[in-house]
Amino acid sequence: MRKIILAGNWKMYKTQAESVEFVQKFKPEIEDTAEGREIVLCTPFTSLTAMSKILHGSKIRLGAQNIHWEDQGAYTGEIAGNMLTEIGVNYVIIGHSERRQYFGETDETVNLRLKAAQRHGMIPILCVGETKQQRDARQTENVIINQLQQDLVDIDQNNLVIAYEPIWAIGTGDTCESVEANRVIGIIRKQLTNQNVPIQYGGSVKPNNIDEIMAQPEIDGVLVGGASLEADSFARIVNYQ
Ligand SMILES: O=C[C@H](O)COP(=O)(O)O
Repeated sequence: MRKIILAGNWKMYKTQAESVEFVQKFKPEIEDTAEGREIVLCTPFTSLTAMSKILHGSKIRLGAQNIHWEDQGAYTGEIAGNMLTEIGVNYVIIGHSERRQYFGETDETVNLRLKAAQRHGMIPILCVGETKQQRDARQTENVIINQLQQDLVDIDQNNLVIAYEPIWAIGTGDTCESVEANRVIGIIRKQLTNQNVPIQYGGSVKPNNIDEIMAQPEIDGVLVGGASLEADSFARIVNYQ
């Protein structure tokens, strides 16, 4: 049976105080969330320590947004696996399109970061997805298969989450039709040796489209940006019908 994972990616939003304030409001709103739904908050590095403390004993898991592939070294501005695990980080987002687009992330470095996350006992959330131009040129399938083939070399599929995030749907309000997201996620699943890898959809997920998205049989959860920043909005998402 596949796990349902509902993750918020806060990107470069929220100070430590704002992160704690969110949790204080959010916790009571998820008291009655259905069993079997894993809720994850992927916060900025600066919030992780405070979040770990305030989330202790709750059903919310903690995620980071990057990890370096080396365990230590002269890599200014990077973060190592043991720095995250010492705080109690469980998940780490890797290969998000914003990192591929703005920070030179390649499939090779994505693969190295995935290995580092698993080596340190964290569950990586691997993001894949096509641009609008690639979709219009009917290259979606090829682009995704190509990313997976390179990103997943020697990766343990027993400790992995994949997020299908069509780049054109991120932060645009232009959600991928849920049936289409389901189709692409089905294609992703065919590339995997482990059919139980949870595969999320990400891209303009909101309280008003979550029910339809989660009704799709291939979709095992969501990776939410903008709509995870407000406690009420993210609570509505994790409490989908
Ligand atoms: O990681 C999350 C995605 O980039 C989706 O962001 P969004 O929900 O703001 O479109």
